[in-house]
Amino acid sequence: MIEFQHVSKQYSADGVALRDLSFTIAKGELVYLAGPSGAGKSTLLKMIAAMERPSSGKVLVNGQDIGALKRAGIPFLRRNLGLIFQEQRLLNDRSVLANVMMPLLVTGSARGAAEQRARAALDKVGLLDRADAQPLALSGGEQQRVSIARAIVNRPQIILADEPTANLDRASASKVIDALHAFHSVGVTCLISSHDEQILDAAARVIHLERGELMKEAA
Ligand SMILES: Nc1ncnc2c1ncn2[C@@H]1O[C@H](COP(=O)(O)OP(=O)(O)OP(=O)(O)O)[C@@H](O)[C@H]1O
Repeated sequence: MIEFQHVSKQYSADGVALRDLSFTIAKGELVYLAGPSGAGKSTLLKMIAAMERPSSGKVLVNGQDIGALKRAGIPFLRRNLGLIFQEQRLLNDRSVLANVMMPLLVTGSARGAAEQRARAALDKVGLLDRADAQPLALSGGEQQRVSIARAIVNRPQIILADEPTANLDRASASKVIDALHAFHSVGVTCLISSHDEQILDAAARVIHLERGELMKEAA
């Protein structure tokens, strides 16, 4: 469960990114985050991953106060999170398979087991046949699906995706969204930011931000 309790974030004297946000996302829920550029969507997602801390208020993940987390606790939090952020690009000098194996190898998995899990993750996003390719040989949408495979290979409880369909054509965007929805359907909580009206129109729940404020949710 993700809970924001009166969360504000101020980057500088005149740089308020989030204002007094309160909402709850239940375990297993799929929620979209909408709002114009600069509305605070990335900031909100980063707070759940302890990449930014609230200036005031609390962010709770499974009851744990993320803003109060000590540095040593952050890797444990992140192990439960699948992050699909612009900052975390694929490594272009390694194969698709090596990129997806990486989170497992850094947490101490044996190479054989990591490869098996990485192949299974690539299969889930429909890219097993591209395992040996270099990321740059793939389309933008395929690269984004590799990022999803890498994000879920550790079997996180929560996926956070920041504009995963930005710069993709309609067909590629649909495949990316389908891949995310497949993880939701097996119980993973998903929070996905998007500008895409077509995706948002089809969403069961949308949290809408405007200049850092929560707009009333549509029923
Ligand atoms: N590290 C930072 N330092 C200072 N100001 C920041 C920082 N990150 C974001 N901001 C400011 O906070 C506000 C919200 O930014 P944020 O990136 O969260 O919005 P966003 O809705 O994700 O926008 P976009 O869709 O363009 O990514 C903006 O005014 C932005 O300039």
